[in-house]
Amino acid sequence: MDDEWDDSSDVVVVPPPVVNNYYEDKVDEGHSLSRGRGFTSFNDDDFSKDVGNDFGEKRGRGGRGGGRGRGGRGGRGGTREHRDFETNGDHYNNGDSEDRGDRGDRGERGRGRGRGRGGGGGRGGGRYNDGGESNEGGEGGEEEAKKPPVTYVPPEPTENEQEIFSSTISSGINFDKFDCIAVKVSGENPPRPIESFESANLRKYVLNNILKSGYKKPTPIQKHAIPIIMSGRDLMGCAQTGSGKTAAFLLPIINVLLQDERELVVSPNAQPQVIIVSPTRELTLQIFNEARKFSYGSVLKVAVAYGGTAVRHQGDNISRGCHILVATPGRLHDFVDRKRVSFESVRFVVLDEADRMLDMGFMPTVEKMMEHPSMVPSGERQTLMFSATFPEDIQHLAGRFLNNYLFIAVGIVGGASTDVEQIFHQVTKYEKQNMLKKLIEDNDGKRVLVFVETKRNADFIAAMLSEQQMLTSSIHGDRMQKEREEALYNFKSGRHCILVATAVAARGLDIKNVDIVVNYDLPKSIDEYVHRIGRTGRVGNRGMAVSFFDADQDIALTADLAKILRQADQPVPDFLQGGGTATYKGNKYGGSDVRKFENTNSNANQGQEPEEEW
Ligand SMILES: Nc1ncnc2c1ncn2[C@@H]1O[C@H](COP(=O)(O)OP(=O)(O)OP(=O)(O)O)[C@@H](O)[C@H]1O
Repeated sequence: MDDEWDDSSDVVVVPPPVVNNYYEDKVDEGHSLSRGRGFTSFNDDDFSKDVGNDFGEKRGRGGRGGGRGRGGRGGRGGTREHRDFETNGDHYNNGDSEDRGDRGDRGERGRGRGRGRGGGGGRGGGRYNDGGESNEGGEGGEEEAKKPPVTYVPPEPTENEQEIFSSTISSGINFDKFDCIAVKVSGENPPRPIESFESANLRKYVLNNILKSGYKKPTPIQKHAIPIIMSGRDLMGCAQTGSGKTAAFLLPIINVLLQDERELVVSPNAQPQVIIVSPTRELTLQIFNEARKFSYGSVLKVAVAYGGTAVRHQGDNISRGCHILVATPGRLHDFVDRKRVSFESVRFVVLDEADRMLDMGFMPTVEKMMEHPSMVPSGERQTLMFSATFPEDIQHLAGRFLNNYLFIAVGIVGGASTDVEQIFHQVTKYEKQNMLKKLIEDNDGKRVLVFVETKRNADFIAAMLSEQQMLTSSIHGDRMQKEREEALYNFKSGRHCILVATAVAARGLDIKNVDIVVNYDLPKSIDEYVHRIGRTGRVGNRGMAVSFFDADQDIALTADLAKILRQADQPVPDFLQGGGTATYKGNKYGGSDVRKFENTNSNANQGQEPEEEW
């Protein structure tokens, strides 16, 4: 994927702490400016500015030329969702949010139109970022050179033990109901699941850190994934949002690293033993902090690399050596191309949000990593993939990176968390603003995460709410990284009760006390919907998702929404009935391994039985 690189090139980062007071007194006001914020993306370090890489051509197609230029979300090849191509690209923000470079309305539209064929309009350098309406199809190379350097150095991660362990969302009243969800494990000779952390044969450090995190018993994905990973197997794991997938891979990996310690190689380049990639900067940072938490007090070194921040510090940290490197793919490759990082010592590769990492947008960077000359071959490393959604076509693509893997499906692959009450209102686009204001007024003091489809709309809605004295932050791909992190901090800390976000915040983010998720605009893909509403109702807590359904815009999603609602035992409103055939095919209740193993181990009888095909 082309755009990945924009950010990547400029930074090596020192991440901010999970909790500290760094952002205290810094009120995020970007929203009130209603501006498309320029995405400044150039490093100020002394790295070579002309790193050759094999993405240049793609980037060029996407609207940007030059080694570091970025641009072209328009050039993204699209994802597997055909319906995304059909609508105007404006809605499609994933790229903006993700570490793909690009950021810009133009880029978005370009991609929307052009997915699958390269699109018309990536955008080039930073100067397009302020609106980007004009300048369609900008060539990025020259603008690139004028971009100001990225100077943002995030705060050092906290060393305070209490802060390190404070990130966990307390489990809710439905936590024990996780045990009633059907689990299917397929593949050859899966090891037995564990029943408790204590019986998992984990090392003392790891067990202590689990206890300090407040975990009392493993979730279903953890019960199955921990022994599978500890026994050396590759894994594709699917489980609902907020059900502990991060710990399901981090705990056994950390345990293996401590159990079978290998020398850390730092010369001639840093050789991490674990590479974890995820699609967004904020999620990468979150996983980094989780990895620090679970390895706390041990010899293990964890580093992070993501775009939008000044490079040098990040690079220096990595160069000092790291067992675990958590990265966005663009920035990772930047370091690899600069010969600061290589893959010779890799023992584990993890793709979090794996279906996103393997869609057409990110696939080139994943391929580049997996097929890099220094990468330890499949079979000699362990490859792990996790997501709440894992469509079958993506599973087929994933298979080539995996070796005799096991497949775990907890509940319905791609199903919504049943702890989220899903409410729909049929609206016209003119009614949305008032409806949102009323909803927020009626839920005074509650923490509300509002999803919109475009970056411009995110700024607009945030400004509108702020004018109503509703303290609001916004997060999207045109905001500078510092602003993004401040916005998230303000929301997490409760300073601002409302966060307006594009798809940048849809996946993976684990934020305490999100009471309501609002789909001000519905996404174009049902997977995206499932991830978005999964920002509430986590680890057994109840949550609520309110979606504004505008038939003019959202009709294509009707059948899929109805299916998701039925699966989660939620009422289906009349206007979502009879919407035709769901497009999300191929998943059966309890999950479906595309390899169709005969010997599937299942505890499906403990949970609900399949009702329908997906
Ligand atoms: N065994 C456990 N007991 C209690 N809390 C847990 C347990 N495992 C994980 N958690 C907490 O549950 C929350 C959600 O976990 P996590 O972010 O890993 O979910 P996820 O399955 O990756 O969700 P998503 O699909 O949205 O990325 C986190 O706050 C985590 O600390």
